[in-house]
Amino acid sequence: MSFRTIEAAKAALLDKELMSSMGFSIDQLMELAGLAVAQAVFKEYPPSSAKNCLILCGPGNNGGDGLVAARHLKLFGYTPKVYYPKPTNRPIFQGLTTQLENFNIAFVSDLPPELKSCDLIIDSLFGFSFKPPIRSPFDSVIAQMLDAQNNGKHIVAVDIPSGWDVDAGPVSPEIKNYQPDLLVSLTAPKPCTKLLSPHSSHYVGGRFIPQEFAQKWNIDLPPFHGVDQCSKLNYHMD
Ligand SMILES: NC(=O)C1=CN([C@@H]2O[C@H](COP(=O)(O)OP(=O)(O)OC[C@H]3O[C@@H](n4cnc5c(N)ncnc54)[C@H](O)[C@@H]3O)[C@@H](O)[C@H]2O)[C@H](O)CC1
Ligand SMILES: [K+]
Repeated sequence: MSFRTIEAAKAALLDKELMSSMGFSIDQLMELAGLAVAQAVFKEYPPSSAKNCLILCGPGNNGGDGLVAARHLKLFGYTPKVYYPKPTNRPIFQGLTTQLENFNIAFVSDLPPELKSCDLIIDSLFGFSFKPPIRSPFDSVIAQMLDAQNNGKHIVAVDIPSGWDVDAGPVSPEIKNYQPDLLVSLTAPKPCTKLLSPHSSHYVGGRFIPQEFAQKWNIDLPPFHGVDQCSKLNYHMD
């Protein structure tokens, strides 16, 4: 069976419609996206095997998903830490940051020792608005993250493996060998997922759209079981 993908430009339009005629706010979507990421992490890497999570957060909404996931991971029994080098001052991000401080979740600034001591890395640096090439300081952040993966750490990518072209995949030379261990696509997988390694696990998260909306946008809804916010895919991407 195959599963349909949605191009970067169309994913941005779909997001706009969710936040206009569909009546959602960005806070709601980000909360559900981050919750789905934390659930997928729990399913693949339970806290008994990967208690120390390092969440790398970028400057946009993909980074916001990571901030939300950090809070849920703490509630699920992990010890998350957050690396957030370019915080935005929009109220929603300030609120998410305050929440994490109140949960005693550490914001760290010295990346190398944290990458060494963590069990799991959450790549929440860039999502569907990323445009190559990678600018500083994120070029170095991604290079260090990939070094850590080569040294045995697992990476969970949120929506897009950061640095991948959303439609074309890992085309930039610096990330050409980057394959996340787990990818959580949000709402619908993007075309780059056709280049995901068969060794990577792939979930769809973000259980917030009705079937009629999915049909209108020509996307597939995965089978969400019970109260799950994410669903593991075993399909070819189309
Ligand atoms: N539909 C959903 O399911 C939801 C998705 N969400 C998440 O939102 C991101 C998309 O967020 P957006 O803010 O549009 O963009 P990004 O986070 O991808 O990044 C924008 C950010 O990055 C900077 N930037 C872009 N290119 C580069 C570069 N080459 N080098 C350095 N910096 C770059 C840019 O300036 C911006 O600051 C989506 O993927 C989901 O993860 C929402 O949470 C809602 C629900
Ligand atoms: K990402």
